[in-house]
Amino acid sequence: MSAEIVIGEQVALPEFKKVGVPVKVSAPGKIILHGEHSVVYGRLALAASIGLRTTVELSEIDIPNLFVVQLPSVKYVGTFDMQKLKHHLLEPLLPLTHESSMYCWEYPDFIHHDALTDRVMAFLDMHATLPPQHALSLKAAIFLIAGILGSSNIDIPSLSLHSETSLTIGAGTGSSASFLVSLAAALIQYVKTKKTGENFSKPCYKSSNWKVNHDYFRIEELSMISQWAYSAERIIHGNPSGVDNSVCTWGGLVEFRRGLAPKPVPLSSLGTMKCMLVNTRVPRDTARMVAKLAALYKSRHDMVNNIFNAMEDVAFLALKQYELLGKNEPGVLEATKAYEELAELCSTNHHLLCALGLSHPRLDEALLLLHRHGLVGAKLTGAGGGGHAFALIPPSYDDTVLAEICNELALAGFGATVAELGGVGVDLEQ
Ligand SMILES: Nc1ncnc2c1ncn2[C@@H]1O[C@H](COP(=O)(O)OP(=O)(O)OP(=O)(O)O)[C@@H](O)[C@H]1O
Ligand SMILES: C[C@@](O)(CCO)CC(=O)[O-]
Repeated sequence: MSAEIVIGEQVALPEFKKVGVPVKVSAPGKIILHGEHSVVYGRLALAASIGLRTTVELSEIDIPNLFVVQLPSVKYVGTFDMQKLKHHLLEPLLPLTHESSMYCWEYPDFIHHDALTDRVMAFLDMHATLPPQHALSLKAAIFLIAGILGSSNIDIPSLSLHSETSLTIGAGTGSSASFLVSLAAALIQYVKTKKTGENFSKPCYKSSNWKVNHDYFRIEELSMISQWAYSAERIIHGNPSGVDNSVCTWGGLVEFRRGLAPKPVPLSSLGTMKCMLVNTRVPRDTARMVAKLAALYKSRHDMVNNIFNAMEDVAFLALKQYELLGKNEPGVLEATKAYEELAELCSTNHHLLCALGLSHPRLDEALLLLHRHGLVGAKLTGAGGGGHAFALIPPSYDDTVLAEICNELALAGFGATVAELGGVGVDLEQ
């Protein structure tokens, strides 16, 4: 039924040609400035998009009855039988928590998440046994395909899905959210470009006939994209707070509290904010780190809760400094003071995360190296246990010293990138 072809084996894809104009979408990765983990428990988080992106291209292809999936970032290439995909996932009524007449694809929350995930897994189980990372990526991707295309009334021809990223996978910079946001956006854009009448929905669902614009995503669409990506993130992360999919969708600097709409924070009026991103190259798994902390939260509830409260204070104090940098067109002295304050808050935040057992010797080593060069405000970012650390780079910081730090980090076996903060969120590519 399907051929799973892992790159490196001598098995080629059937030769296919793209038909028509592909849909191409990209979304940024993110760093959590403050509030990782505590945000899962309802505390404030601040996060920003970074200038490293994931692209998804969805094209119609000329070979009948085929769905080609190419995810080179996770070394997966495979094909599926489109008729079977339709029969098992796109044509049946979606499992819903509400009457079908109340559902349309604007309400991904109305989908019975576990039931659709089970259906997707049963479909994938019919195929070759997949290694865990491929299974995770495909489960989440096919969940979105089943949900979004399965809600719509368009005819689906043979398709190719291709995605690549400049982010490191599984390292705290939001690779999964960036992938799923771009995919949800590409699927939504595809349905928009294919719709024939006024209504997008299958006849059994509530009609969905909002105004279509093909050139950009409207605010309502961005909300939908973020919600769909959140549903798929649940497959990868278990209990995500929603901060990653929000930042990857909206871009910029975002103030986030679980269950509430993300609030944009104006970025510094002093020019692009930059950070030094350090990759420890120590792999870790966000779902496992979140589960580890959940166990500690249960066994040492008051202690962990107090640390979360301290993290919320840190995030709140940092927000004041970002607001000052963003709104007041501060003078040089005021801005220098704000950066010093932010550096101190990053360092405090890192030590609070250390107290929860979320650091790693390599993260601490990277922080020491940055400290020696005057980048004193650094912290781990994301789930911890490895992955990335970052340090904000003050505007006055010397570029030649930055280059020296990058060299020194590389010599010590770290990855080093100077990343811009706060670029655009999910967007159509020309
Ligand atoms: N670009 C991608 N293409 C396909 N699958 C991806 C991609 N990025 C991430 N994934 C899937 O997500 C999993 C990584 O999830 P994980 O949450 O640990 O990493 P992350 O998103 O980089 O980290 P964080 O959520 O802490 O920022 C991978 O094992 C893979 O299955
Ligand atoms: C660790 C965590 O706070 C950040 C993952 O990028 C988990 C989440 O917010 O879902």
